[in-house]
Amino acid sequence: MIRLIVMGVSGSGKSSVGEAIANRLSLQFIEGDALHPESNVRKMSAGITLTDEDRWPWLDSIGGTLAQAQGGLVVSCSALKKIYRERLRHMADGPLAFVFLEGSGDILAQHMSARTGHFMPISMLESQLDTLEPPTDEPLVLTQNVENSVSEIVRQSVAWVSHMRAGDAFKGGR
Ligand SMILES: Nc1ncnc2c1ncn2[C@@H]1O[C@H](COP(=O)(O)OP(=O)(O)O)[C@@H](O)[C@H]1O
Ligand SMILES: O=C(O)[C@H](O)[C@@H](O)[C@H](O)[C@H](O)COP(=O)(O)O
Repeated sequence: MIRLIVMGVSGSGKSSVGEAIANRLSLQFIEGDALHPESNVRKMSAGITLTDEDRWPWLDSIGGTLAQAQGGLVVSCSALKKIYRERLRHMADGPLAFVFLEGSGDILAQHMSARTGHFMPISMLESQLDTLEPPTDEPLVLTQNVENSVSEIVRQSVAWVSHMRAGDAFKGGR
């Protein structure tokens, strides 16, 4: 069963890319932002960086969703720190793949300012980048640069996931 997290800081394209990958692979898509407790959304809307303590219940809710999945799914989740990803892998209790969307602060800021009606202020980008621990040397990770178009990132991600699936990378565990 394919379980994929699309990760990266705010504005990196997790929702756009994640939804499109899910469509292409006929998998369920879950918007990780929708699982934040209301208190977290209030904090972020006010420009206050979340703490680990704020993030654990949210990550546990995403981990619980991964653990209970009956079919394959794609989830958007910033998963900024290595310990967060380790928690998600532990809770998923089986192969969990990540597409990491990386890009410069300038491009990410452009993405955030082009977006309307989202609670996340652009002033949060700096702390997002400070918190980010890129997933180097971690298993089942594909890194994509956000200078590429969404369709190109999706094309490469779908090819990678399909290749992993053919190689039985998603077998085992639950
Ligand atoms: N690779 C990309 N190239 C150009 N624009 C992008 C790209 N990825 C995302 N965007 C745009 O940037 C904005 C933020 O994307 P979004 O998917 O909401 O990011 P996230 O979920 O990571 O915050 C949206 O307006 C989206 O259309
Ligand atoms: O851990 C965090 O600090 C948040 O999860 C953050 O990384 C995420 O980016 C927000 O939920 C905003 O949502 P967007 O990523 O959709 O802007």
